[in-house]
Amino acid sequence: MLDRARTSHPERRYLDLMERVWREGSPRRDRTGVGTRAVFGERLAFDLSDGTIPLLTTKRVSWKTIVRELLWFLGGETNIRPLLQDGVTIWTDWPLARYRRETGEAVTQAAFEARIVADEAFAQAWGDLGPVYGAQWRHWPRYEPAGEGLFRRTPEGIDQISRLVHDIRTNPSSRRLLFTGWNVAELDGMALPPCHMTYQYFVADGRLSGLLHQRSCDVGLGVPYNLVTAALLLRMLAQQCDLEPGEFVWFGGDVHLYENHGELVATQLAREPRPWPTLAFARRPASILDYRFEDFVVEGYDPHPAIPAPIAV
Ligand SMILES: Nc1nc(=O)c2c([nH]1)NC[C@@H]1CN(c3ccc(C(=O)N[C@@H](CCC(=O)O)C(=O)O)cc3)CN21
Ligand SMILES: O=c1ccn([C@H]2C[C@H](O)[C@@H](COP(=O)(O)O)O2)c(=O)[nH]1
Repeated sequence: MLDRARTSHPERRYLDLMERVWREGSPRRDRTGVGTRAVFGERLAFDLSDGTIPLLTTKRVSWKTIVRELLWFLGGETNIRPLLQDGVTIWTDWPLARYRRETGEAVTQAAFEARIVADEAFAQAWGDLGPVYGAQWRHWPRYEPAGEGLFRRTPEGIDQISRLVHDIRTNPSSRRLLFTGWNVAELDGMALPPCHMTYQYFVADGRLSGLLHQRSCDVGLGVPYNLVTAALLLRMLAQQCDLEPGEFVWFGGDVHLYENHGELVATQLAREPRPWPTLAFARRPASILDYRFEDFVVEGYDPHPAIPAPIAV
């Protein structure tokens, strides 16, 4: 313990949170039926000014999956087909559960994924998650009067991401630099309401800082992804707005560990963090919407091995 108190690796903040949730979290029966231990209202902060990203080293986290998922969000996509075409399977469980429930067919995950990739009509019918992140970030619905007291949805929604870049560039001291996936009117149609919900930005002394409000936080599986997504996005926005990266602040609402993640917790807490990797960009894309996978250069990532853990659906 003494040793632990002396070291100040930023990953300790995550590990300490994990330890505290496991030891002191209130037992809760959750939506998935798995059961969690939870604390409420937590904050983590990481300095990104040295080029590092909060990519955990006490287990391997697939940053390539995270980059592809982020580009999928930014593309305004909500169907799992493009993710599967890139080999990313982290969103399959929800459409798969729906398919099994509504058809009664006991299809395997692999067969379901293969069919989504091979058959576009099938993907249209069964691969969509509803108006989740991508839809709200890029195409928040807007309505206009259509006469006689009627309204119609405009062909273009509101592109919160492009607006944000414009606002950071032209009005950096604004206190309104934010976007959100929490579209109350559309929550019912989503496979899962957004967890990484609201992102806010702050410019001072030539640096861009960012804050993520995450309402529901799966500390074992989701949070390691969410930290990286938010950091990547902050770095992309900084590059696009000619700013240096500053601080990334994470706010967690319901911060929980699933009861079946005990082995993950024990294994991970027994490991020593290693230096965090750095992120560089291979080029400066013309806009925030033009990044490609190859633009992300992660260097110096030398993690402990991955730790498999079940995902609660
Ligand atoms: N319970 C739960 N936790 C989450 O974190 C979560 C959801 N549900 N639903 C929506 C998305 C999907 N996310 C996921 C889904 C799966 C993994 C997962 O299984 N990760 C493995 C590796 C999987 C892989 O690389 O293909 C891991 O060890 O991190 C992580 C995040 C995050 N979100
Ligand atoms: O990006 C994500 C997405 C999901 N999660 C976790 C948080 C919860 O464990 C579930 C969502 O269940 P709700 O009942 O809708 O809260 O998924 C995450 O940590 N990060």
